Amino acid sequence: MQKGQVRKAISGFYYVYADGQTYQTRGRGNFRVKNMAPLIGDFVDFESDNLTEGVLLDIYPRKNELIRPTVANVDWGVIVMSAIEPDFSSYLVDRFLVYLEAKNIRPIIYVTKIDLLDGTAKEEMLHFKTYYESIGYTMILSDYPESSTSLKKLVASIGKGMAVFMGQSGAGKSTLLNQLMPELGLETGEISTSLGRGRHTTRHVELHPVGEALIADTPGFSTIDLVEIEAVELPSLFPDFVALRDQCRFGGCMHINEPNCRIKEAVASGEIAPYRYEHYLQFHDEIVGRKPVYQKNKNKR
Ligand SMILES: Nc1nc2c(ncn2[C@@H]2O[C@H](COP(=O)(O)OP(=O)(O)OP(=O)(O)O)[C@@H](O)[C@H]2O)c(=O)[nH]1
Ligand SMILES: [Zn+2]
Repeated sequence: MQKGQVRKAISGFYYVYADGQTYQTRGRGNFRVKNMAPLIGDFVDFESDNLTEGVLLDIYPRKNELIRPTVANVDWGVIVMSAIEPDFSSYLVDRFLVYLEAKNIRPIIYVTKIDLLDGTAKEEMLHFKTYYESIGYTMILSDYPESSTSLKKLVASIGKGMAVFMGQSGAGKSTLLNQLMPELGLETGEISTSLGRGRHTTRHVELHPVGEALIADTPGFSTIDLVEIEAVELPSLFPDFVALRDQCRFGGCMHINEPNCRIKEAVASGEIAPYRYEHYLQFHDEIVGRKPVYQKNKNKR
């Protein structure tokens, strides 16, 4: 028996990578009974006498799971955000950050189209970079079209981990994946939304090695919902809040209506960026407002 990782799946075959080799395997029949479909990214036990007739025996517990692309055990989520066309949105960045934090996926923010900015707008981008890095995130500004520095930094940040790229339509996800893996030849540019959607759903996700990193070749969803996040868990998904929350008067402070809240003080003094707190309140309202719907669905299952 060997341990490996599923990196590709095509028509019932799972391609398992182990010790520098790729083994073609089939799932054992009882997977279906146990309701365990292997996912790309799964660590598995398998048995094989040769490279083409292996059998998957068991799936290891997953660290996390994404639906689009459908992958398990994601270490890094690369949030691809354009500086312009479409405009940079710290709201969207924060939404992706919260989503990734909740999934136990470490974020990297990669900003494209810096080459299209004037000096003032570039300054503004540097302010965002300074703030996000001060709270522990890596934010990389692309030096497109060469991109040599930013790509190197991105691959180095991913290290030996597995990364999935996500971001809104037109952000430059496919362009970036093509730069990292020229053999992919993903379509880029202004395409209609329906075409774009079709293209993404018909593709089979595959994990590609790039240097020491492993990269999913299919970009993730462009919008995300916060349905799986509970309101009480939200404050812990903002590292800038986590750093100070012990100084709030009340344990379990939601930083909204409580007196002597260190977070609200820090927002007032500018120690925490006010836009972060604004987004926190917006996400909180959204989650609280949606909760009955979520519970209803939960009971149906
Ligand atoms: N000037 C400039 N153009 C860029 C940059 N990155 C991407 N683009 C262009 O932006 C457009 C959109 O890029 P795509 O890579 O197709 O964007 P996407 O995120 O894959 O978009 P969807 O497929 O709709 O999700 C293309 O015309 C790219 O050539 C950049 O850093 N600078
Ligand atoms: Zn508080």
